[in-house]
Amino acid sequence: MQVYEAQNSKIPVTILTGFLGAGKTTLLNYILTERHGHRIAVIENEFGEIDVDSDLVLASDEEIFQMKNGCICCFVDVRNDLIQVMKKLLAQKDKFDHVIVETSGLADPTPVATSFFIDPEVTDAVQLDAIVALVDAKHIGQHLHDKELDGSSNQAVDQIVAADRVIINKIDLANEDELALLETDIRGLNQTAGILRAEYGKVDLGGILGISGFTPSYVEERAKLLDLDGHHHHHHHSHDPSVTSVSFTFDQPFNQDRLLTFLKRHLSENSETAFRTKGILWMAGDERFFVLQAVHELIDLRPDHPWRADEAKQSRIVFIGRKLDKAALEAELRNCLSESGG
Ligand SMILES: Nc1nc2c(ncn2[C@@H]2O[C@H](COP(=O)(O)OP(=O)(O)OP(=O)(O)O)[C@@H](O)[C@H]2O)c(=O)[nH]1
Repeated sequence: MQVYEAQNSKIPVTILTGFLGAGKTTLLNYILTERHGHRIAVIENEFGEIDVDSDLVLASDEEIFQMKNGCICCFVDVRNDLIQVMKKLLAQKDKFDHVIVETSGLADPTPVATSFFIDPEVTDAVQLDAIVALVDAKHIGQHLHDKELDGSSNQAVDQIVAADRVIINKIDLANEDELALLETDIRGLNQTAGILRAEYGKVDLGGILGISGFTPSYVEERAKLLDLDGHHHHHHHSHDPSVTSVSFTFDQPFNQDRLLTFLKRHLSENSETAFRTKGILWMAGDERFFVLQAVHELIDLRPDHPWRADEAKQSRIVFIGRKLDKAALEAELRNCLSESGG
């Protein structure tokens, strides 16, 4: 594991997940063809389903296409070729400022996220921005309430649990009461993700891209992402009550080495049950806040911007998974605090 030096030139990568038919291709079509002003590279793994022929400008090499609206696109088998394609994209990185990777409908987003932690050339150039899960407002309920899968691995549940943002798509197919109920269900599985609504994938891209530090209000955004004290702090029933989240706030800085050692040990010992861990961290002796993004046992911890003068330094960390022992985690984390203060 490495701690990366702050490099704001790293290209943020969003992983787009969502159950079969949720509207991922529709959203990607919207991104590739509308004039939204962003320059996005889309890695799409379902060639054939997307109708882009009329908008293709067959300008570049075999697999990577430049779109009329400035985006670029390529089609690959994500599982096998993601790293290779990322490298090809990076060779033309002046052409885009964000990458979106679609995972297939039944896939666990985790192995895709994993790719961004393992290849040194890739990890040097890009960083995971967020996992975005798309849900079908009309059909997701039946997957979430799937009795067969209750309590065991349910892909639709796992995707929502892992997400930083959830887009409820197909809102034209549900009424306000149904949407409110669905939001409550989603909130029961994931207390921290921002929830957006969309019709035919039309979302404000600013709401799903660059949420880990590339917006002007990065700290507020992050705080919101991690804030568990707001209105959403309910413990509604969830289909898989074994998946929970616990969060901690510390007003004392961490000792970086001790914290890393603990996280590495804890997440590797609990890689099956620790779905997602994220945080904003105050480290002793460093003016910058650190961002922690972990998916199962894979940890990405890196310094970000300096704390602003007007904000209180503080660490917030959230663990999402099964069999979380809050008291034990708190004791371990307290052990990693710096004695010397900030
Ligand atoms: N009514 C309605 N239909 C939608 C909306 N968004 C997408 N659809 C339709 O839903 C169907 C599935 O959309 P896709 O974009 O192919 O879904 P996907 O997530 O890529 O599906 P998979 O390839 O199976 O993973 C298509 O027929 C879309 O036209 C929406 O907001 N409202």
